[in-house]
Amino acid sequence: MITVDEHRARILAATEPLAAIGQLAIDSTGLVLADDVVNRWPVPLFDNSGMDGYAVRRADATVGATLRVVADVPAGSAEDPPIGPGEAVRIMTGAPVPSDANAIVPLEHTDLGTQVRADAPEAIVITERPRKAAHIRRAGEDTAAGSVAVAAGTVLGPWQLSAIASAGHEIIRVQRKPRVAIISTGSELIDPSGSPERGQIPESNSILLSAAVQQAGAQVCSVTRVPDDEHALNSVLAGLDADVIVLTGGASVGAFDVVKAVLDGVGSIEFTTVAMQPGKPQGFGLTDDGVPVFCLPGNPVSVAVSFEMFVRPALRQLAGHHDIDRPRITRRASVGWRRRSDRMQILPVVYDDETVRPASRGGSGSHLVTSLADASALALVPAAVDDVAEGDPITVMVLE
Ligand SMILES: Nc1nc2c(c(=O)[nH]1)N[C@H]1C(S)=C(S)[C@@H](COP(=O)(O)OP(=O)(O)OC[C@H]3O[C@@H](n4cnc5c(N)ncnc54)[C@H](O)[C@@H]3O)O[C@H]1N2
Ligand code: MOO
Repeated sequence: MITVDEHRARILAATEPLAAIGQLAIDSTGLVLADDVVNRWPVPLFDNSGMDGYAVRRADATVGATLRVVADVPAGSAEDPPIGPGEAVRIMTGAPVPSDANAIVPLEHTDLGTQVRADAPEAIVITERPRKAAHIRRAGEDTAAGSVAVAAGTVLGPWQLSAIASAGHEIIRVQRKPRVAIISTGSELIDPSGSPERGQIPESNSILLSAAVQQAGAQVCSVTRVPDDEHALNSVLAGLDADVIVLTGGASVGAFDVVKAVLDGVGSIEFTTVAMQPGKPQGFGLTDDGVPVFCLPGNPVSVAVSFEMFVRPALRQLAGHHDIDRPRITRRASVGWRRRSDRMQILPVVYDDETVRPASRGGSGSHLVTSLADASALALVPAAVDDVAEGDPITVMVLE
């Protein structure tokens, strides 16, 4: 039996980030930027007005002065009207400041106030003197041309995408989302809405995995259910085009454990037991084509736990994320619970600001699938620890 950390290290050593691709920035939310994005120009691009008002020569804009309005500069205008002594130019927010102006007087600081009018007035009276360079947003004040707007490795959210657009780019290079093929194996599995006959159960692992893969920032490229039949599994595997393959079921020592029978020894795929409860039987390795394959045990809670401990960090690494792990916090057990001391216990739990307790009344069962619905975290209880007593500090891996 190997430890959780040993199995994880083997997986992470085998999963390099995927090659970067060029694509539209607008389609890249949540992806990792592969190359620095450099500003094509200073931001702001040119000196522009921060207010609707009048561009003036400040020396003339004393309280009570009447200034003749000689031009109108809306946003988007390419005009640079001259401003002579005793003159002003009406200007809107974002419009280029005329070269002759050295301050903006907001509408509010004139006798006419903010009343909206289509045509510029003939003259205004200044009611408040502007400060030096008042309301002029200087070119390059935010950043200089050639500077890095967003650095490689950044996870792209709305703020980063807006900075990229302002820097003058629509197409960027990003780490692509891994495409994940999901295969559930088991002759007992039927559609969730079907009517189970004796021995049959609703198939839930592929639902769990599809949602978990998407939440991890990866993409589901196929979902297949296969009976415990080597020929059927082989033909599904032969038809896949995926970056990662995740199988559930048939990973243990049963007579019909088809995944192990088909994949053990293919490429670098090895089956092993990991010192964790649940999730003990695990298979992992690369196919001859270099595609990572995860063979997870079939029990639903084992699938949930195995995904969090092994598959999710690998998917995040393949997608170029530096931060591949869920946050961990410490909480006090609000009740005690039993555990087996030879494996790390990874238990679906409910937690609050101070305490943590098992999500299921039945304890640490890998078949207690309904308990997952209440859980929002996993408690990690090291192998060396005996039963958990009320008040014990517990490491909690938060899933939200
Ligand atoms: N003699 C031994 N038996 C078992 C051992 C062992 O060490 N010696 N290990 C046990 C442990 S621990 C686990 S975990 C399971 C793992 O077995 P498999 O990976 O072969 O999984 P299956 O037998 O195919 O299924 C287990 C369980 O989960 C249900 N299942 C499977 N797939 C789905 C699905 N897609 N949706 C919902 N439920 C699913 C399946 O019906 C079984 O009840 O082996 C133990 N046995
Ligand atoms: O490892 Mo199994 O997942 O304990 O039930």
